[in-house]
Amino acid sequence: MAQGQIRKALSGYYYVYHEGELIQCRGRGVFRNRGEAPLVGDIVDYTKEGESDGYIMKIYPRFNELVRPPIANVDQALLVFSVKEPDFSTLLLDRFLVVLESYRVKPIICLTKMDLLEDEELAGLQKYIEDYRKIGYMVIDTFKNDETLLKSLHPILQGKTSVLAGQSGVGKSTLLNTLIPELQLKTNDISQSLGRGKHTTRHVELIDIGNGLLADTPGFSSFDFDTIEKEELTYCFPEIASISENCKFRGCLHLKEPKCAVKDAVDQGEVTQYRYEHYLEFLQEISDRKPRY
Ligand SMILES: Nc1nc2c(ncn2[C@@H]2O[C@H](COP(=O)(O)OP(=O)(O)OP(=O)(O)O)[C@@H](O)[C@H]2O)c(=O)[nH]1
Ligand SMILES: [Zn+2]
Repeated sequence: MAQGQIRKALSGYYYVYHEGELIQCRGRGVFRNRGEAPLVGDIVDYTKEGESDGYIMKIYPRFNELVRPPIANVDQALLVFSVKEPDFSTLLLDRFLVVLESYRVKPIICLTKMDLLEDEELAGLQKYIEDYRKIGYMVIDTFKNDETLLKSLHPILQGKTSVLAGQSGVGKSTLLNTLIPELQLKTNDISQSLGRGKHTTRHVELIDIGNGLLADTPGFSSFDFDTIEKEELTYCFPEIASISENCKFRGCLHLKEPKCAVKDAVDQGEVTQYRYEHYLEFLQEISDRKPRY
């Protein structure tokens, strides 16, 4: 028995990486009976049968588990966000950040299309960049044909399992192509001229990009708060989470409760008004959600 990591799933086989080789494995029937399915990213025990075949015997507990793309044990997401076309929006950015936080995936904000900004627009954006950096988020920016991008991303991807996230048209495929040139994903310009959809169904794979692993399929492009509970939302806003320790009431939702440290922090400008408003908006959305049975 040896331990390895599933790097690819294809046609009922799992490709387990161990010391430089990929072993083509099948899951044991017992997983199916338990309703467990191995996922790309899983750390597993396997036994070898023959030269390069084997069986997965055990799946180790997961740190997290994404649905789209279906990958386990993801450290971080490059949250691709364009500053124009589609336009920058803190509401949408916060929405993505909250979903990533709820999955315990560390967001790295990657602003694209900086080349499309006029000088005065850039000055306006700079304030937001500072706000998010102050919260503790890493913010990097890039533009068309940015030749320094790989170099700046290198230390960020080092030793981590990463995915790309972001809404349609922000430049995810463009970025993936830069990071994994062999992929040759069709970007929007090409697919539109061909007049057909570009994301053909493909199996997700973790690609070894030299210093880390990167999912070859972007995720989180359609999202909601389906799995987030009201009490959890505080912890999806890091600056609100740390301040909330000083709220008088445990489980304070920072609405109308007395002696709420978060509301005080908003009044004093330590938490930005817009982040707090987004928090309230998301809280309302969760409250309005129909109960699931
Ligand atoms: N000016 C400029 N255009 C960019 C930049 N990055 C990407 N684009 C363009 O933006 C368009 C959308 O890029 P894609 O990479 O296809 O975006 P995507 O996020 O993969 O889109 P979906 O596949 O729909 O989710 C393409 O026309 C790209 O050439 C950039 O930094 N600057
Ligand atoms: Zn509070």
